[in-house]
Amino acid sequence: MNRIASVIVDVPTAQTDRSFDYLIPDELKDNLEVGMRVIVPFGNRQVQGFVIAFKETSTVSGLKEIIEPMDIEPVLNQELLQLGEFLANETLCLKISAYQVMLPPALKAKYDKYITLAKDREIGELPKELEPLFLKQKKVNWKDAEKLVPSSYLYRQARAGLFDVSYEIKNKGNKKKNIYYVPFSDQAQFLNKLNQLNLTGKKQLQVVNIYLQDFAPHTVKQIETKVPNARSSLNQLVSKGLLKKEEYEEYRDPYQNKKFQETKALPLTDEQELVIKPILDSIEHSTHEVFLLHGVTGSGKTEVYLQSIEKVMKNGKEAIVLVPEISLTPQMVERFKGRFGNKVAVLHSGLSLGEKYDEWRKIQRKEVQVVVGARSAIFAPFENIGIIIIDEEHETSYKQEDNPRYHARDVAIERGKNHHCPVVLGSATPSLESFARAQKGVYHLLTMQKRMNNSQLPVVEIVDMREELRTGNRSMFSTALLEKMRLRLERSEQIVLMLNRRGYSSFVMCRNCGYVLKCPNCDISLTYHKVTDQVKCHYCGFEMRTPKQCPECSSNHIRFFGTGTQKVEEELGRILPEARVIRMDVDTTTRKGSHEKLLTAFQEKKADILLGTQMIAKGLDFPNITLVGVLSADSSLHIPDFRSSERTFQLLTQVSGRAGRHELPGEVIIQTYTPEHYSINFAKEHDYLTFYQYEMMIRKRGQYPPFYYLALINVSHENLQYTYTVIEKITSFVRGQLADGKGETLILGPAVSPILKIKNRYRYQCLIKYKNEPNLISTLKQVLEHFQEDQVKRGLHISIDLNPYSMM
Ligand SMILES: Nc1ncnc2c1ncn2[C@@H]1O[C@H](COP(=O)(O)OP(=O)(O)OP(=O)(O)O)[C@@H](O)[C@H]1O
Ligand SMILES: [Zn+2]
Ligand SMILES: [Zn+2]
Repeated sequence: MNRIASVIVDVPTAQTDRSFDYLIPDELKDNLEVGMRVIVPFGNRQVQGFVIAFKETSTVSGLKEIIEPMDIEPVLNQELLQLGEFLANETLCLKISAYQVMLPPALKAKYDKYITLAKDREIGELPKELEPLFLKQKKVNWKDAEKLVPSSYLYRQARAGLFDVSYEIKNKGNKKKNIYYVPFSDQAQFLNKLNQLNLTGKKQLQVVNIYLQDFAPHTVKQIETKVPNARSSLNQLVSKGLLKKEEYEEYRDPYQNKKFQETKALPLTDEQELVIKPILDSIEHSTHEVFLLHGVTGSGKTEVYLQSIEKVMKNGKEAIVLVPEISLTPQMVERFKGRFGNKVAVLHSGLSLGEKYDEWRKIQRKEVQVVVGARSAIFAPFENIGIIIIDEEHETSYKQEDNPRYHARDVAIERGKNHHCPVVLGSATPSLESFARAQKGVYHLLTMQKRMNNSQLPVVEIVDMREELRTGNRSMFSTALLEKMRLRLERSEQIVLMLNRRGYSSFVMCRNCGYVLKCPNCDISLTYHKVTDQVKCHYCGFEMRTPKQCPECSSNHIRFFGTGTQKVEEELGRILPEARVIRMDVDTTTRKGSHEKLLTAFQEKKADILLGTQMIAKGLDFPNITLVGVLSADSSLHIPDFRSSERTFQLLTQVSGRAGRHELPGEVIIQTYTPEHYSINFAKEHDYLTFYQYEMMIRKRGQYPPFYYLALINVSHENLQYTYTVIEKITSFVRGQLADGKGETLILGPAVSPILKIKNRYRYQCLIKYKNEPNLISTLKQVLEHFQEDQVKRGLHISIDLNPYSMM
């Protein structure tokens, strides 16, 4: 008989990063399973914990008892519990954070448990004490029921199926609500009413125009991006009965009421046949293998994924598909839902806590066989995985920048091993790390070089913007781009314009003294926001009205610099007034479903130009796009990061890939101030292989990945002197422990972080480059343990990032 449970408690410190033993009270004996969460006494507190094992005896005496379980069934299965150990080891995180990251956030929030009588069960089956409660209401709060019957009875009956248990997030107040101005009735009636009203106010007409273009609820804020100070006009339209004011929750499932067009497997092309064969073999024989599917944009990778999954489902197994958050576009979701219908769960950051939890439950209950989601979907609690697919595998968003600092690719491969199934990494521009592994034969390389329907990769032209300036063109559009845009407008074809905003912000500078507005808490310039006329810090959230005078020299020549999408939109309005523009950036896509609306409108040719940031570079598959313009190719080249060339190449290749995917041929114009840069030139030639070779040479010379592994130690504290003392100690300790100078390990530091101060904390770092360093993990653990007390008592912060993707 199991008497004792080993529990990982939610007390996140290095000393408590092990399991503690607890006695299982008699009434819980049948209700407890490994993988459930429990409440246990810890010191003089009560804390949450995860049961990771049962045992009969313990070496510790005077054990305390578990207070109560939190779950009716395990939230983590055996494999995930093991995966937690893997994460803790590989990313140097605490076990408790490894377990927490695998669960839907709703389970971490405060919630109430409710019980309802299961279908087909009757009130008569309940003990007399509970009857009155259930007669009064269908859904009974667990706490109320517990006052009347022992909780062990509730757990037992819930597990036996008498009750269904549901969770409701407690502080509903967290759910954002917003006032929306909703158009009256349907479109026809709206028009009718509009005709009757005979509006004259100019602003009101402008507002109405927005509704005519996008017949949907809007917030004041959204309206005011187009019509400034529109609130009173909106309210007048309400009083005239054309609009209604309604309060909505920010979150609503955009796919809820959507019907998805059913699709059938397409006959594969020769190339697709060739690449899918080894994947299907691996599925059939349940062998673990990692495939790198390198297929040019528009070569039909997604169809290969879909048909692989089909096979997996036929075998009664499950599939995980990861896509980058920003390409979790409706188009992508539609392709999976269209093929597999309600067998698909979708997980992305736009869902509310409750919605995410619902999707997660579908997975747990085996109601779905496929999950499509962003990074954290890799932890989907499937138990019989037949394939794991990572689309756009080069995307750095697969690396979590917070604790635990895991990379979804590593987790995918680990789970692939556990489930004896293939892992498919797909990309038109694989990461250097993955391609190097494929070259070595660690991954199985599969290549698709042709686009569908024999359509050609677009012709790319590089325009030197310095030359434009010399010839007197000061506009943000080169002559060539403008000419080609005009042509598209004449032919009613569509244009995608991308503003590369990575590592770039529209800062505010004094033209008199050169002073740049900086955040008082962080060592970073403030970003200008036109709509609100404010400047904001993207690191700490500081914001203020844009000053009218320079804080330094009091001159009023204070101006903002840089080209935001809004500014481009304005300029488009001036030079191509007839063009209809859809702008997509963080400002226009914050509202739930707005992404979808904008893209659908573009797809339905309600606009000629789609203007946006990186978020438009991926996944779009629209036949009518024949021109792609990149307004500033180089802004991502100047970030202090050894991956900046790789990222620029990837971005340019991806966005070029949006043009000419179907019958109409495509063209691309790349505007740049550094036309000689190799990443721009190889992107022009669509030449991944040569780019790869060239970049590998540079990485080798600079001793960077994939030739070396990296570990980045970052230390921060409010006191500069103390921060420096700590990083100095750490650096010299690490030097002493690791094979610095003798082997191939290099230790760089102490050095100031690229951003010296964030949120009033100074930051220093030490970078370790190594090839083979058996002592690394134990050394780093010692560092964390040594400074454990300083972290708790003095507010010191040490973060260790193995294989960092952000060098900040
Ligand atoms: N076997 C096929 N027969 C006909 N059409 C196909 C076939 N496979 C894919 N397609 C179509 O070709 C187009 C491009 O395919 P898909 O979007 O899957 O390419 P991709 O490689 O994923 O592109 P990207 O990496 O640029 O997103 C799509 O419209 C898709 O429906
Ligand atoms: Zn000044
Ligand atoms: Zn700040």
